Amino acid sequence: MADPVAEAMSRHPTPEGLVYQYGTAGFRTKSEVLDSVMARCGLIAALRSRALKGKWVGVMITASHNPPEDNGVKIVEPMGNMLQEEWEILATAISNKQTPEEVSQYYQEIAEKYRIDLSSPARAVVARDTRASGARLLAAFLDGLTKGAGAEVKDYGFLTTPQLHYMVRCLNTEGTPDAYGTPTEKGYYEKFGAAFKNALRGKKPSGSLTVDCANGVGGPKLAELIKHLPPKEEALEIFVVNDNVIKPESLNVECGADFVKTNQRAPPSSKAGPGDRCCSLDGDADRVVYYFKDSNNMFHLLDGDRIATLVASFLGDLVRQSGLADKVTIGVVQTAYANGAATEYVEKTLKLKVDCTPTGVKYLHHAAEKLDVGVYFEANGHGTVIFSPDTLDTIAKYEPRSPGQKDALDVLRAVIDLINQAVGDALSDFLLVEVVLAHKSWGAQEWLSTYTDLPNRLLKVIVADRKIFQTTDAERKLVKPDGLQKSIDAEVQKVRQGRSFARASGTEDAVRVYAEAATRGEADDLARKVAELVKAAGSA
Ligand SMILES: CC(=O)N[C@H]1[C@@H](OP(=O)(O)O)O[C@H](CO)[C@@H](O)[C@@H]1O
Ligand SMILES: [Mg+2]
Repeated sequence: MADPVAEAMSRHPTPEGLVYQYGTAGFRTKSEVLDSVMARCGLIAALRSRALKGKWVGVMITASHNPPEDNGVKIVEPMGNMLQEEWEILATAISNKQTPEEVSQYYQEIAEKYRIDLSSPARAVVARDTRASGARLLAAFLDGLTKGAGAEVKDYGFLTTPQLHYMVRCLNTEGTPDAYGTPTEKGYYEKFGAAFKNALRGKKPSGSLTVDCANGVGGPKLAELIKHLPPKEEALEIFVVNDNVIKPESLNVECGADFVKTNQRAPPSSKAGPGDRCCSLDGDADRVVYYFKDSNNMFHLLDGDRIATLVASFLGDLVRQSGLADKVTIGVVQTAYANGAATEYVEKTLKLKVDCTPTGVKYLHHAAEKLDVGVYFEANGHGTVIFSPDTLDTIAKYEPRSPGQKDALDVLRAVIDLINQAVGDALSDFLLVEVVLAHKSWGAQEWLSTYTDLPNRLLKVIVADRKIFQTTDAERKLVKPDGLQKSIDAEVQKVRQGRSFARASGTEDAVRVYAEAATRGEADDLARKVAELVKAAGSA
């Protein structure tokens, strides 16, 4: 009898000598070696959906901030979360099977292990960013999903990563009390456009905002979103730049959130004047960082830590003003890469609890889920705010006792709608920042002056085998190689306000070294010394 799985797989043979891994951001590598992985992800998506009784799972074809020639794929759980770790392992294993028959056999084994009925319905939603390789990889994915595994598919064409997460959550909650929204692009723009207007409540952000779209999918999607925002005379004037998707080879090149964060400077193409608020998205629009030049032409970055502190302080104000302070607590979740000054500001000035997790959005999201209101951002600008079901219920039912309380409560409710709770969303995040600035009557300079970042340096060290670098305490301390942490501690002691750590990257073949200290010179020195220690330990 014909085996449709093996047949589909035979059309997408495995390249020889490559080992694939479903990492922090799914599979991600050079696009020309991804066809077999895509077809197998079709099988995994179908199996995952069947294991979840036919719920929609999401599949996003993107390599985010990576260079244009890369691509990748991520699988999304029904509520818009990242794929469960157990299934990441299955996805890795099936992608490394060699022959079509081996893949087919493994597909059967997964079905048996999870008692999956392979004739039951399976559903997947798929979308892609604007990379040139996207169409070819989509075809390979669909072949595995529909012809191989017999699943149903909804193909949304081009979407930002957060829009795809939104669709998945909407489709799975449609017609329930938790309905998240209408699962269409128009539904997305209407929901966030209306929430922006409601959250502003007539306040107008000062000046304009220039949005650098990294020449990625965020450009055309932002253009659509703008049509659903209040007119610029009433609300915000937005200038869209780096929105050229006709030339996919310009994606993330000298522009975008990763360029700005890594180089700590504006894209060379930027024409913004002193004081002009700017922000940059990454290639799939799930990250955003802000920046501006001051009157001395000095560049200032307002990164994910800044967004987290701004939003946490605003939510704190709203909760207090609406009389909910004894019912709702707010917490902030960061990684070790958060600037020490940001952590101190949250703890000492905002008086909120800070949790630290390992790098990777899924860890932050999990930690935030344990809080009433969890504000989580990576320093690179990826993050969001999530509200627990009980907290949403409390806020929905709460009866304000004064007009002042009612005003604050109305804004709080609109802000909840403005935040994409499925995943960090650059478009929703920047609208949220603008709302907060408008309510506080702040520009970028006032926002910057809340605290002063400690000078910091991030370095990459290439070693023979990065797996020997093992960490504990949310990656802030090394347990292996023996003795290395002690040497790092000794260097940290030599500078003022020093902090440094080293960890193996989850997305690149390198060890990352982070250091911060009271002055630029001390931070650079510390980073260089720790990098030397890591290099020596890595070649020992
Ligand atoms: C220092 C840094 O920015 N690390 C990034 C990077 O992870 P690494 O494991 O450090 O390579 O890529 C991740 C996925 O995009 C992102 O979540 C994370 O913040
Ligand atoms: Mg991204």
